[in-house]
Amino acid sequence: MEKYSELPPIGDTGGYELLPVPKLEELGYGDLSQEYIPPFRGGETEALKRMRESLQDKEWVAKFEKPKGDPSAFLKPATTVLSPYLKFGCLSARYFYHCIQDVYRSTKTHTKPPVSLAGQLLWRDFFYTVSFGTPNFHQMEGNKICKQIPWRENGELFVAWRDGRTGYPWIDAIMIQLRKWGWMHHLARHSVACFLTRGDLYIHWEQGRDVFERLLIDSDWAINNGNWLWLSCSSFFYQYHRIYSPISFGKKYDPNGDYIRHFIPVLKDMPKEYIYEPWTAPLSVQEKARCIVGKDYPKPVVDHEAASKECRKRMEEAYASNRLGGNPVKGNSSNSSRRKFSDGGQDVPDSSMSKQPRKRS
Ligand SMILES: Cc1cc2nc3c(=O)[nH]c(=O)nc-3n(C[C@H](O)[C@H](O)[C@H](O)COP(=O)(O)OP(=O)(O)OC[C@H]3O[C@@H](n4cnc5c(N)ncnc54)[C@H](O)[C@@H]3O)c2cc1C
Repeated sequence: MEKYSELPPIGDTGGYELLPVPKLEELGYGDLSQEYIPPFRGGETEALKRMRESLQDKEWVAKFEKPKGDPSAFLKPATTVLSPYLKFGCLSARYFYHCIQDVYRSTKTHTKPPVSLAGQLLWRDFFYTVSFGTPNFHQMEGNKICKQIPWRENGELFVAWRDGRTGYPWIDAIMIQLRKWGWMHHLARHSVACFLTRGDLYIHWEQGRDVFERLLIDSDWAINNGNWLWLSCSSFFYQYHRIYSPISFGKKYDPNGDYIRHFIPVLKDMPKEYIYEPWTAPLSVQEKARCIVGKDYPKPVVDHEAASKECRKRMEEAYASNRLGGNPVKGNSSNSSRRKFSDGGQDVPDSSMSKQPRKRS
């Protein structure tokens, strides 16, 4: 608009009744001093402060490689944690991008997209662009870039995943961090998204997407849907044989299980040998740790080895059906115009995945 419309005079409510500002208790909050406060303060001032703090360490910026970050680091996360500020417009993506370029100019070398820090903002714009040009981007049905996969319905398993009660401490700690903070590291998001979909439970990515949309403080329509399409091997990324282990993946970064102990206090005294697989601890060890599996903490909802094997088989069948132009669900999935992506620097290197022979997608 070239001309702004006029605002009504102060106090003119246009005939509407003015209601008082609701009290926090009326919004469902209890005693605030007892509430778990997520580590985010809102606003532009805070966003700029956090951005400057991140960019101050020029060496860190120059060497930033997303797939090498530690997803279990929570006291000092391995990435900028600026996503909530970008999402709410407290920080301009364009300004952030140019500030990164300023740092690059002052360092001799720096990493390059897609793994670099500037590359992360390109991912953001990539998902914005592709979602804008793709009808039904947010769903499987009628979405031409989405593999049609006959995901299964299982309310019980879904709720266990959603509520952080799968019996796999690495997965549960991430889902609890999501509930408490509204933020988790990118590779932590990979772990739980893979577990829910093509890794273990074979449940529809749209269900996981909805949980993230509701609970993420940085919840963003294009980025969230795009990443769920990616992680479920429904689009962009097709190496469904590469499955994150809910046991060894987290252990690689945090052998002592400090991240798990923080977010699942009932496991805080479990010896490190068993922290990722508490069901394997002898009863005497469970008793000493005051955590009996099946009573204080759930037993695993599935056996990872068997479940992931079954998932690979189902994915193979679904891909074969898509290749033949058939559709195991509904409608016609014509994927002929889709470009094939490599892992695009979003994933961790092969060594941390369960090994399976590669299949053509
Ligand atoms: C299943 C799944 C769902 C996700 N849902 C969201 C979401 O709703 N909102 C959201 O902002 N991010 C989402 N992400 C992407 C990514 O995990 C977060 O952007 C990142 O963890 C935010 O932390 P950061 O700000 O410290 O990231 P940094 O690594 O510091 O990156 C800086 C910024 O780049 C952008 N960015 C980074 N990674 C990605 C990516 N993979 N795709 C697109 N943009 C990226 C974000 O705006 C981020 O704030 C999702 C990832 C997965 C696997």
